[in-house]
Parts: sequence; structure tokens; C-alpha cells
Amino acid sequence: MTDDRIISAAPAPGEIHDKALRPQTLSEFVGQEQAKGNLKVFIDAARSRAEALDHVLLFGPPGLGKTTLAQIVARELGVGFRATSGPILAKAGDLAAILTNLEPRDVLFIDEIHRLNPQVEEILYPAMEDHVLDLIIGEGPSARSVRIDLAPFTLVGATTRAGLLATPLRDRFGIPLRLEFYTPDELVRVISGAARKMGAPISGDGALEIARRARGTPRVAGRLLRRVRDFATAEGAATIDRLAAARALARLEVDEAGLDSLDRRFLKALIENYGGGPVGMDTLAAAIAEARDAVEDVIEPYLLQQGFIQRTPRGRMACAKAYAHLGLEAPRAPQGGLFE
Ligand SMILES: Nc1ncnc2c1ncn2[C@@H]1O[C@H](COP(=O)(O)OP(=O)(O)OP(=O)(O)O)[C@@H](O)[C@H]1O
Ligand SMILES: [Mg+2]
Repeated sequence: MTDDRIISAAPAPGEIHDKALRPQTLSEFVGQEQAKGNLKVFIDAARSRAEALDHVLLFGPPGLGKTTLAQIVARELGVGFRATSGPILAKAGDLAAILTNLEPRDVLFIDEIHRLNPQVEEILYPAMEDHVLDLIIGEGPSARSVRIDLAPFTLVGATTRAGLLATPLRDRFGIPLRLEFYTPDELVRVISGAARKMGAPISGDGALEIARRARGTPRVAGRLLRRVRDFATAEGAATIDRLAAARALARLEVDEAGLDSLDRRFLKALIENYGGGPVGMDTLAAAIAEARDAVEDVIEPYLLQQGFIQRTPRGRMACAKAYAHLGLEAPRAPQGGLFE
């Protein structure tokens, strides 16, 4: 299962520390400079006009800080925060109940908004556009529709891939923001901040060692930090330095590039079973016995971003870097059609 991985970007059940480590303000939120810069302008403008902020869509791979950013938006606006998620909202009435309870300018956060049921999505459209709810009361010939006015509110939606949203829904977000993978330097700041909050002394090069292997993802960085700290405690080390971090990460089977056994299994299957591709995602996911969604959300984005694999119209292909990483010889470019 993907979620058992130490470097899985999905939250583990009972990952309680996450909350305490969450940055509380925009200035405390590391990285994502472009998204943050734009957001700050729009938040300041909405505040000064005492209006609800336009609807915000946050998209990007898991664990990059979508939930954290949504909470920060509410805090910076000085308004209330309500959180729910696509799969939880089973019936239109569930969403209606939440919407009618919002105070003016509140932030409603809907995580996994690509998983809304179509009936729920339908009542969301007029709510987002005109701040009204159109409900049908009764059935058959006696059914009638009633319109309820809502307080102006801000919907913050989060999804791993904006392409999963229906176009009419996507178009109703005035502020779409893509979150990017973090650089190792940014992750060093995330890790140092988290270590300080945990009361775990860590050296600069210790933080860098973890950052380099955290797949550009703060949630992974936080999880690795906690495990590395456990190893350091067991060894009686006062400070987490580079060597302590490297030793612990080796024991966790996270390699130099931040790939774990599942990533390596994916690359191996692509190269050894399918000659480096191109091969379809369904075939590949089946080859490593994982759900296609999990592979597309969790494994693939980082491998793509790091240039281990390439997406082509005919399927996924291994790049030279993947062969090199696994210590395999890459085929020559003309025959193999290999990408650099
Ligand atoms: N920019 C950041 N600076 C510092 N810490 C961060 C940052 N972004 C995320 N984190 C930390 O990483 C963890 C994961 O963040 P968060 O839960 O917001 O991710 P997410 O994008 O909502 O993930 P998912 O898509 O899985 O819901 C949290 O513990 C949070 O404190
Ligand atoms: Mg989240």
C-alpha cells in the first residue's frame, strides 16, 4: 500500500504532530513565493474593501501545504474557517446545511473537491456565483423550488489535479493557484522550523540531508524528521547532524534521490518489463500492484519533475536518469527513442 511508505505524501492516521507544526501566518509559510505573493495582494484588497475574498482553487500533489494555506487565508482575512471534503458531502442537503450556517466573508474549505457528488456540485454553482441556494422541496407535481440567500463567502477548494474538475466548477474560481514542489533550501527552512517547534536540535547539514531526500514535499520532510529524530534518540545523539540523518535515512530505505522502494519498483517495472516504455499508466500500476490514482498522485509527479520519467502521448517513458539511478545501461537514443 502506498500509504505505508515512510515517504508517502498522504497523511498517516493519527499524524497528530502535523497540526502543531503547521505555520500560522503567510509570512511563516515557507516557499510558494508566487502563490503567496498573489494571495497577499488579493487578501489585502478584500480586507480593505471589507468584502469576501474571491474563490480560491489550490492544486498540486499531496502534502505541499494546501490545507495549511487554506487555514492561513482565513486567519489573514480575520474570518471564520469551516472545513469539509468532497467525499464527506454525500447529499445536497449536507452542503446546504454548511452553507446556510456561514457568517459573512467566512472561508469554506472543501478538500478533494474533485470528488464531489454531481448533485452537491450543482447546488454549489449558484452558491459560488450569486450566493444563493436553490433547493427543491417536495416531489412530483407538488415539488417547488425555493431560493435562499447566503452570506457572501469564500470557497477554498483543494485538489491534487485541477484537470479532474468539471470545467464549470473550475471556471468559478477567480483565484486558481498551483502549488509547486519545494526546493531543498526551502525544505531546510521547513525542517528547521519544525525541529525548533519539536525541541529537537538539528544542524544545518543535518536538515539539508533530510531536505534533499524529502521529494520536495513538506509533509514528507516532517515525517522523515520525526523518524530521524527517533533514531538519533536511540543512538543517544544530542544533535541531529548530517551523519546521524544519513544513517537513519539509509535504514528507512530512502535513497540519495529521495526515492523509496516503491519508486524504484515503479522505475524497474517500466524499464525491465516494458523496455523503458512508452507504456500506459494502467498497465504500469497493475505491474506494481498499486491503484492507478495513487500512482498518478503520489509516485509520478515527483519522478516527472525530477526528470526520471517522461509523459508522452503513447504512455510513460524512462529517461536516462532513471537508468543511471538504478545502475542500468540505457539504450542508445535512435533505437530506444530515449529522452535525455
Ligand atoms: N510552506 C510550508 N511551510 C512549512 N510547513 C509546511 C508548509 N507546507 C506544508 N507544511 C507542513 O506540511 C504538512 C502537510 O501540509 P498540508 O496538510 O497542508 O498539505 P496538503 O497539501 O493539504 O496535503 P494533502 O493534499 O495531502 O491534503 C503540515 O504538517 C504542514 O505543517
Ligand atoms: Mg490537506
